[in-house]
Amino acid sequence: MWIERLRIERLRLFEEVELGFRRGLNVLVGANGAGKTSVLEAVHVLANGRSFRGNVRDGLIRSGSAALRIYAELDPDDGSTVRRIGVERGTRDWSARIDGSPVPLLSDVYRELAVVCFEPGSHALIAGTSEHRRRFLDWALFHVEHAFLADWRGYQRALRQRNALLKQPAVDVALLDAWEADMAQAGERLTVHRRDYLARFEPVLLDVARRFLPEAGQLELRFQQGWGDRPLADALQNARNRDMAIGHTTVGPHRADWEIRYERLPSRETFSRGQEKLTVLACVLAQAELFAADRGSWPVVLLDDLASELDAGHLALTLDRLVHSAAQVLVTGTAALPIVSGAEDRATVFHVEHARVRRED
Ligand SMILES: Nc1ncnc2c1ncn2[C@@H]1O[C@H](COP(=O)(O)OP(=O)(O)OP(=O)(O)O)[C@@H](O)[C@H]1O
Repeated sequence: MWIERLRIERLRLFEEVELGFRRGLNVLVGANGAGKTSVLEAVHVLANGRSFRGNVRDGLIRSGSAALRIYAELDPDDGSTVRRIGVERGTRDWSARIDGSPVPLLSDVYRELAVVCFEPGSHALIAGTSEHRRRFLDWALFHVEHAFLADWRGYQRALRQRNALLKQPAVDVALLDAWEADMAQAGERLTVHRRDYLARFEPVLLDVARRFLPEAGQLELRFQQGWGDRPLADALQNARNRDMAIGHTTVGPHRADWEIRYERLPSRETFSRGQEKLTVLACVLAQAELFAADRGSWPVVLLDDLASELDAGHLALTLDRLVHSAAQVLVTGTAALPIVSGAEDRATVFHVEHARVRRED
């Protein structure tokens, strides 16, 4: 899929701006603070309901405005007609539209637009909490496995109920049994999806990482499901006394994690900052490639401030790989990028200046 047109209203410094993107590489160039990252944030919000720099409370809405709106026209790349999607954040809530009609669930809009993103904060995928790594996995499953969202929601709901019960002075055991049964069912299913995805992801990542970090040697992914080896129902029951004492659930898929081990870098503490970034970039590119193989069309690839994150060799490697794929890429930088020779016709440059955007034709 790719974005033909994007309209941003009252997001960060933008009052109103419209961009006509093209397939291939879209390079947004401008000075610091000009608004380049804000364009990528708008796309990220439309695809996920949150920016990679935080949510509405983190200054997403333009100062002095009460609401923001983002609208896009998408080419699904499967021969079907252009889809029009939009989200709006009023004073309190989000609302969403597809092809002009309101939709009850924001996730209906998120399904239309798949976006992967590499930006200066992305190193959290390696160095940050396990939540980042779960989100990475669950993004793919949300887009590829239709049953996943229902299991994920079912599990979260039962987990919330169990946590609320655990905080009560006299726990209702029959209710606890019931919510644990729901957690166990949905939790086991979503864990199978996560494990299967990682097994399919590993060889794709291996191929990308071999090019980006040849010095690190062979790579291996390890998954921890969030509880021991026994069935989840048993693990929950065994943990009851401890969980009642501390007032929340200590075992289950909400504690799942995964990690990358390299043959010559024994633990993530031995990664340099650069190796950390390259590993994350390899994950993002591999995820995009696997998505394309699964869905038959690429997600939109967002790359924020790529030139300041990578050395010249890795920058060229990344752009080369993407320019020769069918992905639409939106990349920002303070200076023009060294576009892969022979691929100039697949690159469009946008100049971002004081909240205005001008396309170079
Ligand atoms: N809520 C807001 N209301 C108005 N302006 C805002 C708001 N939040 C951020 N800004 C301004 O928007 C701009 C943010 O720009 P953005 O981060 O997109 O710039 P950039 O071109 O990516 O810059 P850099 O190269 O420095 O990363 C800054 O000028 C900032 O001061």
